Amino acid sequence: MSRVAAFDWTSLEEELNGFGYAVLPSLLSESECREVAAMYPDDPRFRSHVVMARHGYGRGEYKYFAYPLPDPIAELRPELYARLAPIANRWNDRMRLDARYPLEHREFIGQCNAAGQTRPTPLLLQYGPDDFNCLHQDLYGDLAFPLQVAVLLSEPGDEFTGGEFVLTEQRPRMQSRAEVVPLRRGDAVAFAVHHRPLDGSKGTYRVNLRHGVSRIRAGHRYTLGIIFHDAK
Ligand SMILES: O=C(O)CCC(=O)C(=O)O
Ligand SMILES: [Fe+2]
Repeated sequence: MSRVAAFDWTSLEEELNGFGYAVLPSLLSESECREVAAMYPDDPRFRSHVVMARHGYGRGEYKYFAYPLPDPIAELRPELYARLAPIANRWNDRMRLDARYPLEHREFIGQCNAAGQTRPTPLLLQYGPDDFNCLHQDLYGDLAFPLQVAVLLSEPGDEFTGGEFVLTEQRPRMQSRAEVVPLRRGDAVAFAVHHRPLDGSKGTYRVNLRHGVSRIRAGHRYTLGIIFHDAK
């Protein structure tokens, strides 16, 4: 059984339905976290480099991987997708959104390519002291898979302090509410990219989510981001 299949996806779906996110503890081992973070300086692995302050995205930097993706990202992206696609389809049904997602990632990437979205979106983020990531949504074109995954690659309290993963959600005509997601090194968080369904007294409505990272107080923090749609 793959490491992704070993999780209890019934309870992960319940958490996603309840809160818009779910934690997959120890998705990566300590040595895998070190190996992936150590890829950061190796430019031939990446297609582009973004300095966040230059775009008003926060402070810190990230790089998008080039194809072919290295392991364990190449392995995890389709395996996670296969588990998340049925959940995404149930969400869209509840939110009365038309899009439905094929159960195989290869097929979904074919749809992205046909829509002109051909550039890989998995990314590696690097933060140092005083860096942060402003609340945002990772939308890169008309086609957007509704869930994404981020894996914390550094150990909180040891390699860095501060730098918490934050999610906010806004119900129609209401003020935003924030959640801080406690993560250890190797833990992954699956979360809504844009919307999630929430049952209210007048039926199901769409809640708007954003994610970001609070200020790093000390040390260095690396994250692996796994986004399932490709970019224009
Ligand atoms: O560094 C983080 O935890 C957030 C990364 C992020 O924005 C992403 O993976 O899309
Ligand atoms: Fe993001």
